[in-house]
Amino acid sequence: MFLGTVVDLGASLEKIEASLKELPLPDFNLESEQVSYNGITGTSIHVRVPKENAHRHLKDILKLADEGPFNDNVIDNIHSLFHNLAQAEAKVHGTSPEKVHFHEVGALDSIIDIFGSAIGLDLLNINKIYSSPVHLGTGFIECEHGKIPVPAPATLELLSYKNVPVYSQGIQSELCTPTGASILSSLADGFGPYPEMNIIKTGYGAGKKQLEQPNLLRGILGTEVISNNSDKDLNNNSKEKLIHENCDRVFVLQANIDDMNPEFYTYLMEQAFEYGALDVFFTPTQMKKQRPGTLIEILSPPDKVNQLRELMLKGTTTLGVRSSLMERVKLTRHQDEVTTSLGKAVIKKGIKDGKVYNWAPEFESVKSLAAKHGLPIKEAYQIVCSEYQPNPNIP
Ligand SMILES: O=C([S-])c1cc(C(=O)S)c[n+]([C@@H]2O[C@H](COP(=O)(O)O)[C@@H](O)[C@H]2O)c1
Ligand code: NI
Repeated sequence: MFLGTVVDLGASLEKIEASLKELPLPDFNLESEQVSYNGITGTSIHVRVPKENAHRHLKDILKLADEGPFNDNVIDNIHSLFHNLAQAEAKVHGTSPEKVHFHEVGALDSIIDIFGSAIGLDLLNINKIYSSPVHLGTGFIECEHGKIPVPAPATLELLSYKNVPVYSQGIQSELCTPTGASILSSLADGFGPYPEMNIIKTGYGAGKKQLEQPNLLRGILGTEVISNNSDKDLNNNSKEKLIHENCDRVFVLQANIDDMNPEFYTYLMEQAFEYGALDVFFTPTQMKKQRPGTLIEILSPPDKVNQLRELMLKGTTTLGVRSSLMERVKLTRHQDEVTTSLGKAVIKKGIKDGKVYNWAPEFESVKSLAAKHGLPIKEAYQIVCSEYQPNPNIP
């Protein structure tokens, strides 16, 4: 359905097919058909493949992507889609992502579907993807695990990676499969109401099942609307950031420790930042039995929370990790390079609604000036602050 949607939005199926044909895969063919559900027309893609008995692992599929005629954007998206699928399947089946064999998903038609979707997205030149809350459906499905309730375990696991908002309205069918869940949790930049945008085009990808509602996936192409007039003097990049960066959600992971070798803390912090932590901090505490202890806290983006939680469980002596999801309102960061009597310095600013809420010289740039002139750091800092002339056109 996703491939149908990108094709309906204008991605050329011929180009997608030509790219895919360069891969060392058995011969296949892609056909597009216009179908109508309750009077609404969409594109249905038929992936015709020969019967095969191949068992592919994650590394085989990633190799296919790496060796194909694709640009970095397509390769990154394919990697992220299959990594997430492998991680979810591994978690459900109690194995490792490398050992997972992709039953349905490793099948030729699924590879063509997923690779084709990544190529199609790239052809449409899309910078950001937003998704509505996801309609899961309900009921039961028959698969390799027998009769299991909707949503499938891998679907749920994948949707948890980005805290995807979901709902069900009683339709007795599987409306989001693991492949669909992987596309959303790997590629979407945000979930919820429509972002402010000017609509350019709407496309519909058609599913195969007859449902009580039109079985279509709707994609809307648009350009971002910059609505905040007071921000009109910022350059385009900064404008884009203002819209999307002012509020987000982060996980706070916590554990209290009173029995760990202090040498381990530094390594934990280094690893946490490598895994994508936004911040890591250690606070001295007084714990039960009058033991001095340490409160470890890691701030994590939603898509990194599972890895960071695992890192805390494996890399410390804790027996549990608490987590809470918090809303974070942020100032938009902006940097100015200024010329002072000591030389060039960087001023960092926190901006909201076109106003500067905070500004300060960037420490490293002042440190270099202090060292260059043999000045005490306090003096260099003072000089940069007193000589800084804000640009009235750029808050
Ligand atoms: O056969 C297996 S192992 C299987 C596992 C899971 C898990 O959630 S684990 C799900 N499914 C179902 O297979 C079909 C096809 O899914 P696609 O993502 O390939 O479209 C679907 O019904 C899944 O729920 C199978
Ligand atoms: Ni499975």
